[in-house]
Formats: sequence, structure tokens, C-alpha cells
Amino acid sequence: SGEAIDIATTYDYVIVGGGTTGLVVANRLSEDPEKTVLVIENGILNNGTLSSIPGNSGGLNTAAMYDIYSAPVPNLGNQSFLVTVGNVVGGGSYVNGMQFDRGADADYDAWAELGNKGWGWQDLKPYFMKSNHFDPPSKETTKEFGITYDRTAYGSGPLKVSIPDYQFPDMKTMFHSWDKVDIPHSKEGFVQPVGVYWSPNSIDKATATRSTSRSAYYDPIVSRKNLKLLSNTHVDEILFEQNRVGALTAVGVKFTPNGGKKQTQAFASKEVILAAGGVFTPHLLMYSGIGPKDVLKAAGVSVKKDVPAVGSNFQDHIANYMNFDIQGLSSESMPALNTNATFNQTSYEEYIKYKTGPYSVGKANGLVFIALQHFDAGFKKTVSKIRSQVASKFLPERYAQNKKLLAGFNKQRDILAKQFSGDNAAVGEIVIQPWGFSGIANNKPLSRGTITLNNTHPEAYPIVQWNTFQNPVDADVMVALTKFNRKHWASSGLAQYKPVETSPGPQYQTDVEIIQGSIESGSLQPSFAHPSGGCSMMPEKYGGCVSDQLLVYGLKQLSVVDASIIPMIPATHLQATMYAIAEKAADIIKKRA
Ligand SMILES: Cc1cc2nc3c(=O)[nH]c(=O)nc-3n(C[C@H](O)[C@H](O)[C@H](O)COP(=O)(O)OP(=O)(O)OC[C@H]3O[C@@H](n4cnc5c(N)ncnc54)[C@H](O)[C@@H]3O)c2cc1C
Repeated sequence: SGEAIDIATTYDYVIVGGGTTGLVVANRLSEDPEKTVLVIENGILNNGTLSSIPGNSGGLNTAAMYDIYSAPVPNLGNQSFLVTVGNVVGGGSYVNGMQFDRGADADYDAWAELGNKGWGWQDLKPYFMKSNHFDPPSKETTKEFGITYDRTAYGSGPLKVSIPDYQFPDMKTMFHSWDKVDIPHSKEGFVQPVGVYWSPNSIDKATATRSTSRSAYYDPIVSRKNLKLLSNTHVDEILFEQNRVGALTAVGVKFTPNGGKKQTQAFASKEVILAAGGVFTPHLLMYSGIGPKDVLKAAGVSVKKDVPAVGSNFQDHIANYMNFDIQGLSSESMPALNTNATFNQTSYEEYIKYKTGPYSVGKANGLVFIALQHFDAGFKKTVSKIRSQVASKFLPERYAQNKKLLAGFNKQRDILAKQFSGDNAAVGEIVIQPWGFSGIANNKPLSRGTITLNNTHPEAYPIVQWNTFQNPVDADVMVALTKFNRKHWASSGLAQYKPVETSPGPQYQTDVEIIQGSIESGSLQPSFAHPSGGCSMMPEKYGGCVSDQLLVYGLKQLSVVDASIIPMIPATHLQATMYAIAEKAADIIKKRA
């Protein structure tokens, strides 16, 4: 792959992006040998072990990611942040933290409530099951660590997920430090995702390696004659044909193999399918002339269709990477892999020989997803604050000028206010790891970001603006969650570790100090690597970008299947949801053919 195609070629489907969703859709559409499918992916087929060995997942594999940085975020001290996106065959699934979980039923029901028929939890559940397969840990590990799970919550799909047999000894204390905390305790996160529970990783138990959209959906079918993957190749533009009355049909793409080779074209007789992800799908649409006309004009891109929804409603989870100095960790620990060369060496040999030990586990297998009332006694005040706000005051300027965008946000706000006042949807997240690192996240932001074009180089990386904390409620929630997590680290369940907060730091006590200190110490991050929403699935009256059939409004034969379509970000790491969305998308696309 990656070789130049000199002659224009026609396929039934051209898929832009061979990442998480792109490869799922490619697999399903090419099940019919009569249908031809071309996938074009900017990244390479990477066979390195940095990502495939689970124990390496603590850090970022930046070589397999884009080097794109955000616009300065006004409420985060005008800092720019890395926008984490995979640039590799497999996309995010190849570089992610391998957490595998889902949002609450209410998180998906919200999508249906926004007017998307067929996108509630009961509609999506079969597609979660269609995509995954779960392997439990050994009986001994299950017993020793008090792990609970329910196999029937998973299916028999291509993506292999598991809780590894090996667990760091401290995971037992760290996980069970939650036993007496007054929050729901869930036997299985895929059945009841609100509460504290054991959670799998996208690790194939049979090989003890990372399971990705490539390993699960592409490698096994690489020999299909009707499927072609062009890797290391950039899609530059979507090609449209205009009929006499001006209607636009997507007919193909322009692309260039990386390395200064010649630009060429490929044509799609049925559909061009965008799977370039939450950051680059909005970019490609705008660069191709589909987007808010003022954004396009400012960058000198000629407007083919004015679609204000492109690059609007952009969302992510907000993270606070808290850290505690702790004492008395077992000699077998994640930090010991970095500090003890002998332990590292024997662990690595154990992994290579027996596929077990510290290198066979990912970041961790414990998650806490909690409703606002579980961590904020003043939650009712927060709900009234949300309800009494003049929404447009806390949104990007474009919302004040666009009634549909504002109507869409107001509908989302109603749903969020309902979630914030109840206990059936999570607002906050705490990741349980067997050491002093304690990442927490506000999973239900009210602030909305934008993706726009670089005015001098519209073909270059887009301008990603998260707008973190534009709505002050988002900071209130983060403060409450930070205090709650502090309290947990000071509780008897963790007393044996004598934890001392190092990040953001105990010197920050008032609400204002907690936010300022978290920004200054660098613990606060605008993204949990879940950029989404920039081409949202919503009715047109709500300023949507694609319909519940995933077609871009006002255009023919152009669909979107990636994280851009998420209208409201669910409280979960996104990948399991992306696999389900892609499975459903493939069915929708097959049906209309
Ligand atoms: C560092 C990191 C950690 C994460 N951790 C977790 C986790 O622990 N658990 C979890 O559930 N989720 C996690 N996620 C999120 C999850 O992986 C993503 O939400 C998911 O992969 C998104 O799928 P997608 O198909 O929308 O986009 P992607 O998987 O990003 O696929 C988009 C693909 O399109 C390609 N592309 C873009 N533009 C072009 C172009 N113009 N031409 C050709 N190709 C193009 C990209 O190279 C990419 O491969 C993480 C993500 C990252 C980046």
C-alpha cells in the first residue's frame, strides 16, 4: 500500500480514514463480494511493539499520532495543548489507553431524545455486542482480587477485550478502598455503568497484545479482493458534482500518497464515507467547501454549502490528573518497572515467554463513574444554576447568531440538567490505578468548542478550540470532584499508603485556588483524548450536521461514521461506543444500497 495510483478508479464506497470506525465499516461493507471498498488512511501500517504490548500503554506513542496542538484556551491561562489523535492504521484504537467501557443507558437515550431515531441504548446494545468479546481473568485472580464481571454483557464479536490474569498486588487495596464509600457498587460496568466496577481493556487474552480495529477488523480479511487499503496516503478534498439546480453529490476524493507524490483521485459510485475522526472530519468538510460560510470565507475557501454545524458542538471530557506521593507500594508495581531495572527485565522476559506478568496489563481495570449527587452535596444548586443561565452567554459567538444551533444546545442543556439532578447517569469519573496517579474527569461539559480553518493555510491542521470552562458550571463540577477525590485519598481505606497530594497540591484549598492551581501545576487538561461532536447527528432544527441516517444534510452520497457525529458526549471512554456506532453505521449504509 501507499503506492501511487495513476489512473482514476471507481469503487462503490470510498472511506476516508482507516482508524477505529473506518476499518469496522470497511470490513462490514466488503462482506458482500460484489461491493468494492477503498479505504484511504494517512498513517502507516505500524507493526512496532510500543503499542502492541499492554505494559507500554502508560505513556503516549506520539510517533503514531499527529503533532497537532490546540488554540490557546482562554480559561486555561491561554495555554495550547496536544490534541491527541492517532495517525496510523487503526487510528485511536492503536494508541489509546485501552479502557473499554460504556456510558449509562441515559447517555445514549439522550441521543434519541434529541430526535435521532434508532440511537437509544436499546437500539445500540446489539451493536456493542456485535463488536466485542470478553475473556475473564483466571479463577485464582478473580478470587484473590475480588473481581466481578458478567460475561453475558458482552458478545462474540471480533474485538477481544479482557481483564488480564495478572494484577499488580496493590490493585486489591486500591480497588477495595471504595467498598465502603456511599456510591453504587456495580458487578459489571457493561450492565450498570454508574458506580464503581472492574472494567476490561482492549487486550486479546490469547496473545496478551492490544486488540485494535486493525487486528480485529482488517488483518483477518486482508485477502478480500474487493477491499483495498491505501495507507500512508492523505485525503486532500472531497469531490462533488453539481446538477442543474445546484444540488451537490459527493462523487469521490482527491488524495496524495505521503512523501511528495502525485495527487490523484478515486471515485465512489455509492457513497463517500467520512471516518477521519473527531478532529479531521470537520476539517476535511470545511476544506472541501462544506461548513460555516464565514469560517470558509475567512480562509479563502469557496463556499459550496453553508453548514454552520460543521465544527460546532465540539466536546471532550475535562481531565484533572491528580497525583499522590505514597509509601509502602508492593515491590511489584507499575512505578517499579521504571525504577527497578531488574524487575523490569524479569517482567519483560516473563511477558515474552509466558504472556503474563506486569507487561500483560494495561493502565488498570478499575473505574468509578458517578452521578453529580454522589460527589457533590450541593448538586441541586448546580442544577438551578444550569437552568437559570442565559445559554448564549457561555457559548461561542456563533450560537448567538444562529437560532438552530442555540435551540440544539438548549435541548442538550435540558437533558444535562435532568441528568445532573438524577442518579442514573454519571457526571464524574475517577480512574483506579494501583499507584499514586489518580486521573479524574468531568464527563458532562456544558461548554462547547469549535473547529475552524487556519486562515493562511486552510489545508494545514485545523484550529481546535476547546473553550474549556467557558461555562463556569464545568469548573464547579471539577472542583467538587477534585475535593471528593482528595477526601477519598485521605480515607481509612488508603491510610496505609500515607498519601501526600503532589498535584495539583494541598496548598490549593478554595474553589478558585483549586482551579488556578490545577491549571498552573499542569494537572488540568482540556481533553481526555475524546474529541467529538464537530459534525453532530441531530435534526436540522437543532443545528445538526448529519441525520440519524448519518448523511450530511443537503448533500447526496456523503456520510459520517466517526466520533464527530456524537451529539452529546457520553460519560465513558469512547472506543467501545465508536465500535458500536460503526457497526450500526455499516448496517444503515448497507440497507440504503
Ligand atoms: C491517546 C489516546 C488515548 C485514548 N484512550 C482511550 C481509552 O483508554 N479508552 C477508550 O475507550 N478510548 C480512548 N481513546 C479514544 C478512542 O480511541 C477514540 O475515541 C476513537 O479511536 C475514535 O475513533 P474514530 O474512528 O472516530 O477516529 P480515529 O480512530 O482517530 O480514526 C480516524 C483516522 O482517520 C485518519 N485521517 C484523518 N484525516 C485523514 C485524511 N485527511 N486522510 C486520510 N486519513 C485521515 C487518521 O489518521 C485516523 O487513523 C483514546 C484516544 C487517544 C488518541
